[in-house]
Amino acid sequence: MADGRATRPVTIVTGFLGSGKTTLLGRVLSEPSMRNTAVLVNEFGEVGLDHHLLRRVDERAVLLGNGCVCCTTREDLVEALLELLDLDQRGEIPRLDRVVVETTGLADPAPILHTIFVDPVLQHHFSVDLVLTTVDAVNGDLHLNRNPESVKQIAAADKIVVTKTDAADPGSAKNLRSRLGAINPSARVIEASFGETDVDELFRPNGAGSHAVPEVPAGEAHDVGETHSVSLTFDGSVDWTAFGIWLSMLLHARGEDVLRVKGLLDVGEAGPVVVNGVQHTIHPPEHLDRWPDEDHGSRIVFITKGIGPEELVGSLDAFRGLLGARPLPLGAGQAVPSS
Ligand SMILES: Nc1nc2c(ncn2[C@@H]2O[C@H](COP(=O)(O)OP(=O)(O)OP(=O)(O)O)[C@@H](O)[C@H]2O)c(=O)[nH]1
Repeated sequence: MADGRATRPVTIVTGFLGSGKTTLLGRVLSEPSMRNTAVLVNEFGEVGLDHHLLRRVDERAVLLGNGCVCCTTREDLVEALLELLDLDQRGEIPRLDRVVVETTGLADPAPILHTIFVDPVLQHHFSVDLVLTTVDAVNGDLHLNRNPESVKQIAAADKIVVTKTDAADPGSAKNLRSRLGAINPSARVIEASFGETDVDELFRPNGAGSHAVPEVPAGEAHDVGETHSVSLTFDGSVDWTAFGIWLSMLLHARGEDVLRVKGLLDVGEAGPVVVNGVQHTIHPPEHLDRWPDEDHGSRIVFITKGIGPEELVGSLDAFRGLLGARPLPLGAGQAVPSS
């Protein structure tokens, strides 16, 4: 709120090479409601986006100190966002409603999130409200089999857009959807052929209001190759500080292997704390005034590479004295206890 305005929402659009990012954006940005959206792209798209504020971003990255790849700061992105901010604040462009960052097909979205969260100026003016990932219904399976970036992009998603459904046979599109659900059970999956989709629905953060409330359905632990996803709850309220320490320790030791952590935590207050992170980068935790639905129990999903569900639950269990509650994996059909 540094300039008296709420932070400007940033939507990151990622997806493997040729999975339909530009086609989707070209279609949805032609909607009048998206008029004041600026688009930052790594390369010029061929679709005419000229009535939008299109900026080219060159890939220039700076690796911080002893940071890993997911903690790379994208200096190009910092510069582009600062420039947009300046134009917006000086009234030289129409009031900026939203920024869309389209990544290259091979990009890992984690450094992009990291860049916006850690930059001392950007963090006051921009907030990432949504990561959208496109997956090609025809080639998605192949991309997931062969490319680790593709799995990271699915893990980072709040919403997954399955594209090219017009060209895929219905059976394989259905299999792909269940594979996506196994990798990231917290993401909402929608379909779009040539970008035809409900724009409001596409850009609406999951859940109620302006909060990106995670959807964490009860489900079994899923293992997809090296990638594991586990949804869990606790048998009571957790101590927020203790959970924060546990999470920091996990991310410090294994941050690169924690592709995603997302959920609502019952910390004994009227509403839950929203936890949302991609690799080492955790969104500033948000304390909600109330629960978004009837279910007032913690629910959190971890998507990891090479950290088995037992290891994760065991580590939380070892911390249960400080946490004040025991972790319970959410098996299929297992009810989430109310607080
Ligand atoms: N049949 C079909 N083709 C599509 C659809 N969406 C995109 N395409 C085609 O797929 C190709 C790649 O689409 P793009 O939108 O350029 O994909 P992209 O993800 O932006 O590609 P890169 O920026 O190169 O990673 C183009 O030839 C599109 O016309 C769709 O829903 N159905």
